[in-house]
Amino acid sequence: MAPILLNCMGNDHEYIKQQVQVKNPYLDTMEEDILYHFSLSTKTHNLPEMFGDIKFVCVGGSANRMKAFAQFIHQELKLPGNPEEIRDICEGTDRYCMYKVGPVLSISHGMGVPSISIMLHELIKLLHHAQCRDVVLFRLGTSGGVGLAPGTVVITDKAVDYSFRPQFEQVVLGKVITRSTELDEGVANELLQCSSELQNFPSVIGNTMCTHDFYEGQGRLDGALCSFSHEEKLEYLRKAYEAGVRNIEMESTVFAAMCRVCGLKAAVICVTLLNRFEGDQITSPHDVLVEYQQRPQVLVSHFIKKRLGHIV
Ligand SMILES: O=P(O)(O)O[C@H]1O[C@H](CO)[C@@H](O)[C@H]1O
Ligand SMILES: O=c1cc[nH]c(=O)[nH]1
Repeated sequence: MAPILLNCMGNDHEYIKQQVQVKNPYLDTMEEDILYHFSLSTKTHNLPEMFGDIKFVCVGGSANRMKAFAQFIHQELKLPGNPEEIRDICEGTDRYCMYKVGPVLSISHGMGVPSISIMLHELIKLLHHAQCRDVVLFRLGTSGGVGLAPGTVVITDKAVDYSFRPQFEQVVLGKVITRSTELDEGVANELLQCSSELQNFPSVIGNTMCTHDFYEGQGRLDGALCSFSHEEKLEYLRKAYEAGVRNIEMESTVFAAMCRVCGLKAAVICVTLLNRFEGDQITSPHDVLVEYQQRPQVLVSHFIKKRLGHIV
């Protein structure tokens, strides 16, 4: 049966269950597909054998965090072997790191939309070439909180842009294409349920604003450039809060949009490192920040263990 193509807003729900869809007719005509930034290729690697059993893909900005997550999930799933010895599948490149732990893939994506978007093109092609089915993607990140105490885990309802619109704009051949950033409601609710089963686990569902910059783009007063007042900053954050925004980060809209167009269920889970109404600098001690960053990992590990029947 011919694949059902989604339109560019990706709102054809019929399709979502099964295989990972690439939306590029040219791929089928290529003799070899080199996933350059992963240092993998359809000719030199048996992708179905290496990755065909993947069910959960977890991505996050930092290479060290995603290695730590791979080691953590290895222990949580009680898999054989030494978690200290897991190998970076992308060791042939230093762009991204990638670890496979049973049915879980853990990958770093760097900072910002361009970096994660390159990674996602190659990841989605990888899952497609490997004939993966029923895969769920999670972004495990850090963020600035909007009216929330530091350490709160935000499960994203809608990923929104700088004007609080649930959309991502991509420039293609000099024209702007707009894609929906709607995430999977069922997965978000399942994550919220998981969070209620964990002890002392502050979490909320809310909108996540994605910006193209950490400083001016997020209304910080402490960058090298600043052209607005303290009052103007607070006014923008107040408007964001009224629009349902509870945290700010830098990848969620393109992550949501690309997953949606390709029929992948996806969720964004980011811990807040500070409350942006109270400041801009991240002042918590290193050990506190490390513990905060583990919170999305703990939540997603609980979700995965439940899905795999390790917890009833
Ligand atoms: O913690 P990660 O996943 O890197 O995400 C957040 O942290 C970075 C900024 O410090 C941005 O990439 C932002 O989205
Ligand atoms: O304030 C913050 C903290 C982490 N990541 C962001 O993008 N912003």
